[in-house]
Amino acid sequence: MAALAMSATTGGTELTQAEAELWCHNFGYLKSMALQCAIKLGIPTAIHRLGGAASLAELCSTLPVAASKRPCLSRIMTFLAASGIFREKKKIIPDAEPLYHLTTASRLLVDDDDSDDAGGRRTCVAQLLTLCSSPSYFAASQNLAAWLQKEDADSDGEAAAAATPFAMAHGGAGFYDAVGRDAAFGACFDGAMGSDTGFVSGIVVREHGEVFDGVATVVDVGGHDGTAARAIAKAFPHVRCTTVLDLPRVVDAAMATATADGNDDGTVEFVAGDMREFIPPADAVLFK
Ligand SMILES: C[S@@+](CC[C@H](N)C(=O)[O-])C[C@H]1O[C@@H](n2cnc3c(N)ncnc32)[C@H](O)[C@@H]1O
Repeated sequence: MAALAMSATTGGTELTQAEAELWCHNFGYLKSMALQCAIKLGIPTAIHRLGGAASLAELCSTLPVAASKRPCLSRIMTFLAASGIFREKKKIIPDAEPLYHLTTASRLLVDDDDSDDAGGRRTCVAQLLTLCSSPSYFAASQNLAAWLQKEDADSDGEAAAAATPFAMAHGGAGFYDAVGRDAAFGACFDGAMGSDTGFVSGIVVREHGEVFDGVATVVDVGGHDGTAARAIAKAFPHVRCTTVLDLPRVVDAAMATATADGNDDGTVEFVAGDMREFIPPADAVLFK
């Protein structure tokens, strides 16, 4: 009855506007997919190499887009410009092609040797976005409704498989089990963490150093390969002991990589363990 009452009193303009809103929400994932497409094609890097702004013709000449699909690229670029990823600037000359400029957001997707910030720090976070728009993530989100309907305490032996939406989509494997078991997914995850942490650590030590005032020891819980801990140790020599706690698989790999890269200078100590059981004592605990 309530729905009927609304239809009777709500005007057609409001109803069609409401339906349009639903369409926008329903197709919201296409924003994410267009962004993924831009990263996969290397569009931000191409624009950067073309001087920070490029026309469609210039992009077509450098991007790996099939000749028959080139007209479609303009739709993706228009969509990405409307989403704020690129800035579309019309030329004053009539009928001239617009130029697509990098924005602050798309500058963070440029993957080039000279795209680091003034201090030489990596600013490309494309790998993080690649992980978060990967089929593994999307498959998990398809299970939200089914997961909410499933009791945790099911006695049919399926409780573990339904522990999280991710596990439901991945044969019962927890997120970090999948990271450890699936080499491609693990590499994608490691790259994502490395890119985001390299980027964020630079900003934290540069602009928020006051949080380390009076702090002599830090433990980075779930500190992965020690990128954040090393950045803290390097920026704040008064932080004597920087400890990274992570799962054994991660710690083994991080220590092996540190040794191979010559980064094993003793500034960071790795501890293998489960944060739910033990966290090494320190003045400050970092969770990122
Ligand atoms: C989202 S990642 C963040 C990594 C790192 N802090 C960063 O920002 O790049 C979470 C980290 O926590 C670790 N982790 C997950 N469960 C853990 C547990 N029970 N005990 C310790 N570390 C854990 C993972 O291996 C992973 O390195």
